[in-house]
Amino acid sequence: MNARAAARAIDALRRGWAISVHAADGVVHVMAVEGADAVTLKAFDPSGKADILVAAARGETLKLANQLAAADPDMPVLIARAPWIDGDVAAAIADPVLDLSSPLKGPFAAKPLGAPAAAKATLRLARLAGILPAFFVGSEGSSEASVDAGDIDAYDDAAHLAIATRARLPVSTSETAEIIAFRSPDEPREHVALVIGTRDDSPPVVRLHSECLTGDVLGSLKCDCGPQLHEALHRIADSRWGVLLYLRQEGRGIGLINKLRAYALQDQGFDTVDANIRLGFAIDARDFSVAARMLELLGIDEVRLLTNNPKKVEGLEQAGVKVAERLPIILAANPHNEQYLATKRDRTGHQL
Ligand SMILES: Nc1nc2c(ncn2[C@@H]2O[C@H](COP(=O)(O)OP(=O)(O)OP(=O)(O)O)[C@@H](O)[C@H]2O)c(=O)[nH]1
Ligand SMILES: [Zn+2]
Repeated sequence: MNARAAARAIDALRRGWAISVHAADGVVHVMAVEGADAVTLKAFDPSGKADILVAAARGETLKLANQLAAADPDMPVLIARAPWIDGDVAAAIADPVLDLSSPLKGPFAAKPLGAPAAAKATLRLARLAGILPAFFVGSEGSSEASVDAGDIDAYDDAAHLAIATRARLPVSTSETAEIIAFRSPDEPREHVALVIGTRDDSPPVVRLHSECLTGDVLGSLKCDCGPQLHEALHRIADSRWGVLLYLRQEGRGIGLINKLRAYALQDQGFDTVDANIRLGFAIDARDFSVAARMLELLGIDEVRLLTNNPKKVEGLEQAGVKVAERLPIILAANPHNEQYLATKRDRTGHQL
C-alpha cells in the first residue's frame, strides 16, 4: 500500500487533472467534473463520449440506479453520455445545489459499471479531495496519477500520525496550557491537542472537536460548534486535567467547500442529514481513529468524554480508548440552530 499514490491522485483531482483508479476488478480513467474546463475536458475526452460517474444518492435524485444497487445501495451510478450533455449539463448533474436554478432535463440512462470496486474507490477519493463526487469516465488515455483502491485506505490510516512539536500556549481559560501538534507524512491535515491542568492518574476530561471554520472562527449561529468549543475549554479548565483535540475534520469530514454546499442545500429546505446525502456523502464521514491515535501518543488510554454523540463514544472505544464516562455538553439553542439541533436529536442519535 502506498499512501503517496493517494496523495498524488488527490492533488491531481483538485487540479482538474485526469487520474486512473485501479482495483481488483479493473481500472477507471476519470477526471473530476468539478475540476474540468472546456480545454482540459477536450484533451481528456476529444470525442465527447465520456460517461459520468456519480454517487448512488445522486443517481437516485436523477431517477437512476446501478445494476448492482440491490446488493449494495452505495454502488455508484454510471450515466451514459448523450450528445446534449455538455460541460454545463455535466456541472448541473454533479452539483445538487444547482437543481433549483437549472432543473435537470433528462431522461438520463444508467450503464453497467465495468469495474464496480474501482468506481467505489474513485468516490472515496472525492471525499478526501473535498470535491463533488462526480467524474467523467474516459477510455484509456494519459493520466497524471495512478492509484490503487488499497492506497486510498492507506491514506486515511492514522497509524503514521506522530507528535511534531509542543509548546506552552497560555489561553483565556488556562494560562498554563500546552499545545501539541500532530502530523502524518501521508496527508497534510495537522491536528492539535491542548492539554490543560496538571496531569495525574485520573482519566482526563476530553473533548473531540471537529473543525468548523464558520462556527469556530466566524461565530456562525447555524451550528453549535463555537459555543461548544468555548464551553469545553471552560469545563476542562474546571476539571483536574483534560485535553481538547482539535481535529481537522471540517464539515464532519467532507471538507469546507462541500459543507458550504450542504449549507446552500439547507437554504433550499433540506436538513443537515439530507443535504449530505443529496451531495452523495455519508451523513457523518468522520473517523475517530485519528483522535484515538492522538490520545495514544499522549499516553492516555481512558477518558471522560464531553459529548452528546454516542457515535463518538463508540468510535473511540472501537479504536481502543476506554470511555469511563460520557459528560453531556448541552447549550441553549438560538433561532438559527434550533432545527439543526432537533435534527441531531431526531436523526443522528445525539442525546439532547
Ligand atoms: N456536513 C455538515 N457538517 C456540519 C454541519 N454543521 C456542522 N457541521 C460540522 O460538524 C462538526 C461538528 O460536530 P461536533 O460538534 O464535533 O460533534 P457532534 O457530532 O455534533 O457531537 P457532539 O460531541 O455532541 O457535539 C464540524 O466539523 C462542523 O463543521 C452541516 O450542516 N453539514
Ligand atoms: Zn459548526
